[in-house]
Amino acid sequence: MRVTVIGAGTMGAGIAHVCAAAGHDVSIRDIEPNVVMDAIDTISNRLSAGVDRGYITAEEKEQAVDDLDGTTDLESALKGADIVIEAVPEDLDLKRETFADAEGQVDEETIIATNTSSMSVSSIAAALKHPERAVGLHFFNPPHKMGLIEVVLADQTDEETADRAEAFVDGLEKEPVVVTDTPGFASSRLGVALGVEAMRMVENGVASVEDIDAAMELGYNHPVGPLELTDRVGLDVRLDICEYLHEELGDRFEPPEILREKVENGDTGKKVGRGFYVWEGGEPKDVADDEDYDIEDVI
Ligand SMILES: NC(=O)c1ccc[n+]([C@@H]2O[C@H](COP(=O)([O-])OP(=O)(O)OC[C@H]3O[C@@H](n4cnc5c(N)ncnc54)[C@H](O)[C@@H]3O)[C@@H](O)[C@H]2O)c1
Repeated sequence: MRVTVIGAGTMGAGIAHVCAAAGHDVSIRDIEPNVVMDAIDTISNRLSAGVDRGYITAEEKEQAVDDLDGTTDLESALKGADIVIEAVPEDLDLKRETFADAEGQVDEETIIATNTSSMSVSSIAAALKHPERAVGLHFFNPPHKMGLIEVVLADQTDEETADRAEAFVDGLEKEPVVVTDTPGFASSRLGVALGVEAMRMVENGVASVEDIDAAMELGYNHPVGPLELTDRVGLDVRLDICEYLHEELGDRFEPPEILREKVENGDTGKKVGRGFYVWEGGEPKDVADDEDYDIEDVI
């Protein structure tokens, strides 16, 4: 299949990598030439790492690199596309514009997919003349390591598009989870619910940050606890999603005070070295010292 990925940033490069590794003919497009070049380098390096680890053969890697092209030219990127996946920034107008521009250059059967992590796929799809071909394909970061892709059905998505999208995900050797187009889909809604409750527990002095995480890691086999995960995702990113879900789904998603305070203080997690934990060398070293939420003071 020929796959066109629009946007070559964090997710676009990752999506293009996964599609190339699965044997698809991939074109990746960005408005920034240096971003396109970086994405091609990143994909090529990751494919080489895949050869070293025995995930693909050297011949498959060579074939994938040969079948991959990067460009800033939308028309050539979309030529012959069977599926288009947009991964431009999380801005509704930009996504709608990207969908409409893509539709103008592709065949009627081409699927047009969005990688939005929170927005209404139906609203993005409404920019199309044939919105029944639209679907959400929510990849997780980093796409080559994460096994899940949410297939988000817009109100307009027809059965054929849904079936083809699921088959495409199967072909990438990922697990498709089919969800209706509701705020937060399945993954963000559940993940944020857990994170928000963990933060409220810190505020109420139920247990320490480390113990709350340990409860989920050891008691429920989660690979990381909800507070460490919040640090890894970014507290600012979590706050944005929380505010959106609060607006759409009600008070249970109201952002906890501790989250707002930390974001106001610039303690946005791993990327800045401090959130619920203090980070060193990409790993959590200590719990951040928060006087207001010290368990010793509460007990
Ligand atoms: N980062 C994550 O962990 C993550 C996970 C799942 C989904 N998403 C979603 O994926 C999408 C992209 O996120 P990202 O983190 O890759 O962002 P990013 O900022 O890393 O990349 C976006 C890219 O889009 C390019 N771009 C902007 N306008 C464009 C246009 N008109 N045509 C082509 N390219 C254009 C930018 O130059 C940039 O390189 C967002 O919708 C985001 O919500 C992100």
